[in-house]
Amino acid sequence: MAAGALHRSIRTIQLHGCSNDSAYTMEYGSSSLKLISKGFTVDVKFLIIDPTLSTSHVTTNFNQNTSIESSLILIRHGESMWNERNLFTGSVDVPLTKRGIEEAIEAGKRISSIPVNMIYTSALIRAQMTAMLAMTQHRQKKIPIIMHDESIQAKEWTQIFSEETIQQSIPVITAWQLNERIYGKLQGLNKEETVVRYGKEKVHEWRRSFDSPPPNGESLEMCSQRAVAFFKENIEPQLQNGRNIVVAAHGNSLRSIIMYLEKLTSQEVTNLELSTGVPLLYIYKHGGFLKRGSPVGPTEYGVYAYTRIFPCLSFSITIKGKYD
Ligand SMILES: O=C(O)[C@@H](CO)OP(=O)(O)O
Repeated sequence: MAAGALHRSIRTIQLHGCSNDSAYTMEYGSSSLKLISKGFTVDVKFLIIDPTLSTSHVTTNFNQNTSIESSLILIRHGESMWNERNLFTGSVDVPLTKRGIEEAIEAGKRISSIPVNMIYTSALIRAQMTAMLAMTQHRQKKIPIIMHDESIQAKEWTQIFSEETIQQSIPVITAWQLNERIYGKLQGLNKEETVVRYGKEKVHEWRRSFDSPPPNGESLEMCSQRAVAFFKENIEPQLQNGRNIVVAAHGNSLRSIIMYLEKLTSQEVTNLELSTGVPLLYIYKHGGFLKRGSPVGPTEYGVYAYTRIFPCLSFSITIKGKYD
C-alpha cells in the first residue's frame, strides 16, 4: 500500500501514512494529528523523530496522559536597508536588503520541517517580509494570510468563505507590541558616528542595558513591558493549546522575550545578541521552554533550528467499529 493511502471497509479503517503525504486532510502539532475525511475524524497521538533535536525525541504515547508539547520559533528579521547602512532603526519601517531576503529564505529552509499553526509578526515590514519569505520554503505548503482585524470593515472584507481554503492557510497576526524598541532621537543616526559623539560606553549602555533608555526612546525594560505582556496574553495560550508558533520580530523585542523564556537577569541580557535571520527553536512543555537544535557556531547565540531531513512522522493505526 502506498504511503498515505487510506483504506476503508465497512467495519475497519486502516490508516498508514507519512506526514509529507497530502492524500487526506491533516492537522498536526508536535505530538498529535487530526485526520479529517468524509464522515469521520480521528485524533492520533504519534512519535515524531527529528534528527536535529539534540536530546530526547518528542514522544507522546497514545495511551499515556502526557502534557502538551508545542514548538515556538523566534526569528529576528533578515538584514534591513538600515542594518546595511549601520543606522539606528527602532520604529522606522525599513524593508529588507537583497541579503536580508536571502537570509529570510534560508531561515525558512531551516524551519521547513517544523509544523506551523500560527505566525505572529510585528507591524513593521522587515519582520513581515521575513515571515512571508520564510514560509515560501515550508513543506506544509499552507498559505500564510494576514488577519486584518483593525476595524469591523477590515474583518468583513477579508473573510474567507471556504472551510477547505481556511484549512490550507496559516493565520498571521501582526502586533505593534512586537515592534523594535523605539530608539528615540537615535533613529536614523549612524552607529559609529554616535559612538564618536557620545562615547563607546554611553552608546553601549543605550543599546544593550536593561533599564537605560536612549534619548526620547524606550529602554529594553520598557520594550519588554509591551512585548512580554503580548507574548503572555496572546502567544503563550496558543502554545498551551498545542499550537506551533512562529514569531518574526526584532533584535530588542526578541531579546526581551528571550529574557522572559530563559529567565535571564538584567545583567545576563546585556550580553544577548541576535543575528539577523537565524531561527531559534524552543519546545514548550510543562509550562516551561526548552531550547532545541544545535548551535550555529561559537559566536552565535542560542539554537539553530535547521532540520536538514524531514522529520519522519510515521503512524499505523487500525480502528474497528462503525462510523457515520
Ligand atoms: O537599530 C536598531 O533598531 C537595532 C536593531 O537593528 O539596533 P541595536 O542592535 O543597536 O539595538
